[in-house]
Amino acid sequence: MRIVDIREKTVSIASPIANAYIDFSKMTCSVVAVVTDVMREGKPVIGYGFNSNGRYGQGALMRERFIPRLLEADPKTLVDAGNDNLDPFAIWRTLMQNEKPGGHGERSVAVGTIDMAVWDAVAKIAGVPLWRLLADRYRGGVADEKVWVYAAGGYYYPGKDDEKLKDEMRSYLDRGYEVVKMKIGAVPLDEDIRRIESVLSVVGSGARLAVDANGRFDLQTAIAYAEALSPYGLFWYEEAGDPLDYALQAELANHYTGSMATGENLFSHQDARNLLRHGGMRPDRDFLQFDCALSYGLVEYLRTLDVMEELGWSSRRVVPHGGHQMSLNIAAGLHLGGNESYPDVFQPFGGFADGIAVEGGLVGLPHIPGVGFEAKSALYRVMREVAE
Ligand SMILES: O=C([O-])CC(=O)C(=O)O
Ligand SMILES: [Mg+2]
Repeated sequence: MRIVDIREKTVSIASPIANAYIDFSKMTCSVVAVVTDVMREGKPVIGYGFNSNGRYGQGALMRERFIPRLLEADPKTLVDAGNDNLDPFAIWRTLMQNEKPGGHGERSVAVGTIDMAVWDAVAKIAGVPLWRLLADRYRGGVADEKVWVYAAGGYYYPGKDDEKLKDEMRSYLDRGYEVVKMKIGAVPLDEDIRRIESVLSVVGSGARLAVDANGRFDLQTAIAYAEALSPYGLFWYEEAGDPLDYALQAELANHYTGSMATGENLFSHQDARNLLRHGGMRPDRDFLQFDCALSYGLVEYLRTLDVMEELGWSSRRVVPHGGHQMSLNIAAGLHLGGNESYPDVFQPFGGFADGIAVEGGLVGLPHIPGVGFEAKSALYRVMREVAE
């Protein structure tokens, strides 16, 4: 059993939307296909992966370092003999050969994307959905049948007035979501409060609205927003300050008793550990948003979940960033609290399987081998082009 080829392609996910920190006018992502010599139903098993929005495609790193390392390795060293499958942990060690610790930047995205494709292949070789494989290997066989998801959007873009924002949020409720998320921080506080009140007039209660500042604020601004947001009782207040400014996050907890969320821009278990040690995050109400596709993949995510447990955090406090099916599988198989969803933006990479509707804020997963990409036809079309 061996990996015979790894193909990658950078694709555009450009759109006119913006958060408080970046616009997405030039956003790209990498799509990866890991081709194996294992045959299922007369065809070679191919695992697919992609990196989620926010970081760009990582083709150069993959081509220069990570793909050659895997293809040059002795195939026998990448096999999990006990399970008669590929070994994602051995593959991860091979990918990370001669990489120094620390400085988790773009390489964590490159490795996370390949790792997603490896787990897709592993579950396909095993002939089961990835969520089932994860539950069987790590949670005594118990998987969540459905996963709580919230609709992320509410971006800034040219010509978008409060009426359009309200229409967007109404359409998420119509599609079965119960909690929505909008961007804040790109306009003055009083304008954001006006936008928030518009959305509240549609969703009805602060408990159904999360807001995301994308790391824009200094401490003073983060506190000013905290004070202004407090009366609304929001679902969460996300990434107020710089993702690595743990002191800011810790101080903010003295000014905001509601739930806060952060972690989408922390790319390793060591960074996650620093947040939990030094960021003043509260395990009884706050949320963690680590995204496997940006942070060295599921092999590293298992370490991050271990760190959380050591530091007294339930896995149910994790609701990953990225709105992709890989995190949905991890959420169902490893008992996370839920997953982000992008019903409209970042298509075809956002959203879940065709024909499985969100009901009461919950979504089911397809019962097909692998991550389930084949059940999302617009996405699978892009993936197949990479493999062919
Ligand atoms: O706008 C973005 O970069 C995406 C983001 O923060 C989120 O989905 O939480
Ligand atoms: Mg965010």
